[in-house]
Amino acid sequence: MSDTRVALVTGSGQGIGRGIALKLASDGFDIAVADLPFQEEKAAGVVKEIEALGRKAFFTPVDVSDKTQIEAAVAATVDTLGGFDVIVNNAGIAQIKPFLDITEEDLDKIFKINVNSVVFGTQAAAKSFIERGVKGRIISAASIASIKGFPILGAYSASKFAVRGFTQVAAQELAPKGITVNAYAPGIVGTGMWDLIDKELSKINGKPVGQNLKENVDSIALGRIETPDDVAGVVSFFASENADYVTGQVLLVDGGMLYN
Ligand SMILES: NC(=O)C1=CN([C@@H]2O[C@H](COP(=O)(O)OP(=O)(O)OC[C@H]3O[C@@H](n4cnc5c(N)ncnc54)[C@H](O)[C@@H]3O)[C@@H](O)[C@H]2O)C=CC1
Ligand SMILES: CC(=O)C(C)=O
Repeated sequence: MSDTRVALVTGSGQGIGRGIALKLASDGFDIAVADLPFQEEKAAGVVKEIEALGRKAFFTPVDVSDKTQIEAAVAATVDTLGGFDVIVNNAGIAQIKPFLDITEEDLDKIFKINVNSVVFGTQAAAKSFIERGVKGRIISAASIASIKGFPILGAYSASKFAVRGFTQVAAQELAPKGITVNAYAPGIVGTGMWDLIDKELSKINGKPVGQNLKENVDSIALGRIETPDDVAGVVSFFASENADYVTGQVLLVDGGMLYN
């Protein structure tokens, strides 16, 4: 890794991405906070929190489903922060629908945001690492739904299975360059994404709002909902020297829901 350690975290205006950005900043990284343009105000808040930790940060607006925009975000990171060592392909969306109702538009949208983004982010980061001789780290958002398919999350589960498969491939192709590729697989994290899943499940199964979330949290062995900090600890590990010999892995961080 270069002397200046720099990470680009997508979807870091809120939720898990924000938690990862703050954790990596506390580990000593300068951070490119990447998110959709409409998240500018929230992202500016994250930038301030990072600066308060004594690190540099800036907001780079990006739609991760667009290859050109990801490449531009990587270039802006190198230009603005003077290096680039880690990409966290975190941004993603959920869709809550019985699979019989999934449309072509649904599939195109979720695969562009959850899968194309990981492929393009990995390509852009790897090209930059190779060009600059950096043994960088590529870390992507999978899910418990990348290991087991979840009913009513059909398109989402398929997209996260794709992230897991691609992580294994990219790890093998990039290993000769000393670049590692891994993914984190959270369970039930208390963010805007689960607010949406709970609300939409209620409409489908008639349970009161909050009930679907409660039932899922009740199934967690460690007995509490997951926080962005829980996820950030695993990303911090993947980005650290402690993970020098780890590649192609999808690490469950779910409090005890699935077991491998
Ligand atoms: N919340 C949960 O329980 C779990 C979440 N995950 C994954 O973790 C990642 C983060 O999820 P959360 O923080 O919970 O979601 P969230 O909905 O709270 O935040 C997602 C962030 O990604 C950004 N984003 C969405 N589409 C984008 C695009 N096209 N370009 C750039 N940014 C975009 C949003 O603006 C937002 O800031 C996702 O990939 C999700 O699938 C995985 C397992 C569980
Ligand atoms: C399973 C999963 O990824 C969520 C968002 O719950």
